[in-house]
Amino acid sequence: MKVFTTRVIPEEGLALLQRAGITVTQWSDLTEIPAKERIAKCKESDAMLFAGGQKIDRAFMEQCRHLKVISLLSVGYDNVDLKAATELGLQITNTPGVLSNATADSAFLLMQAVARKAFFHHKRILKGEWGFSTPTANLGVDIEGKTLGIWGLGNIGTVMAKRCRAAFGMKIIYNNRHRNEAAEKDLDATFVSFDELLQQSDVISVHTSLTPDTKEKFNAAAFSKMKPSAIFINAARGGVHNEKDLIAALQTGQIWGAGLDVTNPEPMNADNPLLEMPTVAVLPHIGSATIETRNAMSRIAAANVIAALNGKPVPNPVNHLYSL
Ligand SMILES: NC(=O)C1=CN([C@@H]2O[C@H](COP(=O)(O)OP(=O)(O)OC[C@H]3O[C@@H](n4cnc5c(N)ncnc54)[C@H](O)[C@@H]3O)[C@@H](O)[C@H]2O)C=CC1
Ligand SMILES: O=C(O)C(=O)CO
Repeated sequence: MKVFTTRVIPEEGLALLQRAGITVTQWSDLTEIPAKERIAKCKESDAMLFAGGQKIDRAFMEQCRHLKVISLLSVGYDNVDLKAATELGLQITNTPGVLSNATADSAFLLMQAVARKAFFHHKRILKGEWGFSTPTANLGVDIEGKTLGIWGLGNIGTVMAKRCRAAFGMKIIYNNRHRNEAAEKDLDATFVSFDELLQQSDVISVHTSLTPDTKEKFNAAAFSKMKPSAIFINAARGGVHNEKDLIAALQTGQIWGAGLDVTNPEPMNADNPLLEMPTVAVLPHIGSATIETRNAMSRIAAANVIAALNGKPVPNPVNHLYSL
């Protein structure tokens, strides 16, 4: 049995695969595997393990129908045409749950970095511009007691809400596809409409998946309904906000600041105006990038491969989610 991984995966997942008697071939180059090569590798393999957001479209899957599973080393599956996969009988799996803490922590970090203009001050120091501090210089804003609006109160959104409530006593409001009664009880969270979320939040943190419904939902119309003091955080997918509209909203003072772990496109160009704004903090999509979390993700991705290659039900199928 052979599996091909599109990136070098963490040791723990690799060891699980090897102990299960599976031959593992990895793409060790730091550039993305070219499409032609990817098809060639697929043809030699029984399963593939995908890391990174490379598109997995119908044309590719039509040539790889023999695969027992395409195991994603991610919770997000917006890069996969799930409808085509299901029609072609290809099983797709992901790695939910284990990355919720790390990813919420990156949103939490960004919220504070924006509130205190931390990345901006760091850049000033690097340029030798420490400057002369006065009582009215270098001011950020407090987070304590403010209202956090979570868009997408699933696994990661719930951890972000917990962190913010415990650390800063924030009031939690949320909008989600379905009401989350456990969170309403545990976090005293209030379900609101999308427009109410925009109007009432001091900080909005996006944790939805990227779907046709959520694509560019944060656009000029949405930003215009937010408070001029609001902070926008996106640690989900860059496609959920419209970048030009976000830049305009910040430049015209429609909102106060933004923290992004995800951008559209990725990587962000180094000359992007967002990178020069004092109340903006950008990270290069490192939400789940801790040693412990990436090892845990690799164990789950490996377990999905091992189950599929042994003809057992996979622990984390996502095919059934394509209609959502
Ligand atoms: N920055 C990073 O490194 C990472 C980003 N992510 C992103 O975060 C997303 C969320 O991950 P999880 O919390 O594990 O997923 P989840 O499935 O537990 O939560 C997603 C939530 O979004 C809600 N949602 C979906 N469409 C909606 C809509 N139109 N309106 C309102 N709510 C909607 C769902 O009901 C669900 O509660 C992933 O899909 C992925 O794209 C995930 C991990 C790491
Ligand atoms: O899991 C995901 O969806 C990511 O974006 C990276 O961990």
